[in-house]
Amino acid sequence: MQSPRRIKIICVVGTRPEAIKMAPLIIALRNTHWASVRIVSTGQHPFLVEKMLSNFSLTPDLICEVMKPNQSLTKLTIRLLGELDRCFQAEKPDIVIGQGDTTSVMAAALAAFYLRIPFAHVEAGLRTRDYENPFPEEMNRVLVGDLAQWHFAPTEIAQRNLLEEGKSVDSIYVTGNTIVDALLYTAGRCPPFDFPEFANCRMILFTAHRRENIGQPFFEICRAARYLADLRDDIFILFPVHPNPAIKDAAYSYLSNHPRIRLTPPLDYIDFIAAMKSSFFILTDSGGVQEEAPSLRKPVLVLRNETERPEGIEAGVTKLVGCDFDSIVNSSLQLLDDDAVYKSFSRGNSPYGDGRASEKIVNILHKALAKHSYAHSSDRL
Ligand SMILES: CC(=O)N[C@@H]1[C@@H](OP(=O)(O)OP(=O)(O)OC[C@H]2O[C@@H](n3ccc(=O)[nH]c3=O)[C@H](O)[C@@H]2O)O[C@H](CO)[C@@H](O)[C@@H]1O
Repeated sequence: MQSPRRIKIICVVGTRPEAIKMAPLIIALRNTHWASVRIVSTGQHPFLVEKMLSNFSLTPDLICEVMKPNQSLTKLTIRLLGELDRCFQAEKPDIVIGQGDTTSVMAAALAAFYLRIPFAHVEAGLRTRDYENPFPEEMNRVLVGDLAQWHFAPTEIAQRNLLEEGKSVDSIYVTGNTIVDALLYTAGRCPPFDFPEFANCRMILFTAHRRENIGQPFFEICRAARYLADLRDDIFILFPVHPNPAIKDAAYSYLSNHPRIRLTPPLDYIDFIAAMKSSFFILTDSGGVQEEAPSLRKPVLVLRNETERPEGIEAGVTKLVGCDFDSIVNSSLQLLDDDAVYKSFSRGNSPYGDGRASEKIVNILHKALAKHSYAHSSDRL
């Protein structure tokens, strides 16, 4: 007897965080008897994506080429739509899955919609309600929300955001964030991250790359980091620098040549998680790091004026400090000097998930696909 045809799923990844957050789901789908998965890398962060996927023993099946120097967001979107349209027409997937809020995921959802291919959105429902902050991600989230058939919301707050926008209750599933799956998978395997020359220092892990922080805000953040390193000889700051030239050039010009600040290229995921584990606390504007750190019980000071991740703030394990010099310095000194404050940050469970989000998404999709027989959607192409 012929075995039933597997459901063909294209998982689209464009950037480093998408690779990390999609990897556990791709692995879980490939472990089923019913799904056949193709990984499409849009080429938005070409080398970082491949490097990140390799941590999970994954490689892209198809790589698009969309990046050009100094390209506008419109030009990037046009190229993404063209490449993804060509890819979906050739591959004829039954469904497409994408994660988060990048221009890649927005283009993937739109290209799938035009071909009438159902789209599943992972990490659905995050909102700041401010289209300028983060730009253009907040708009991408809203657009993808309207294009998606299934919304995998990481938290109940994200679910509420989607309900407020009129999404039907039975299209939204609260699953936790797949980044906790990726973190737990990796944290058990990573070697210690040691700097013998700083053996007597507490490490502050520092990352910053958001578009809204480029320019004066980034200068203020770096000024605060340098001030802290000057003030205290019992700390050292590790800053894996994002490859965006606007960040990289400024970071090296403001912070290089300090004896207790170490700038490095982006770390491999396993090393970054090791660095998080070895850190005393974390200064960051990254979304993913806000979601990861609570599972490792590491306090996070968020270098943004608002966040679409209020769960950590409400739980008291992350704190918004913005890009203001005094606010960053004062909150950092509090964590360094006040044991009670430090302990209050590093307690409790993560509000972002239990490490089983991918498993939940796979089970939900399996049930939904069986019910609606989406397996025939490729016939429409
Ligand atoms: C506006 C916003 O918040 N948008 C987010 C944005 O992602 P982000 O801000 O989280 O992006 P990054 O900070 O670049 O990545 C973080 C990951 O990278 C790892 N890392 C970091 C430094 C390093 O040297 N080596 C590493 O391995 C680290 O552990 C972490 O997991 O896009 C996502 C995709 O759609 C969205 O989900 C998400 O909302």
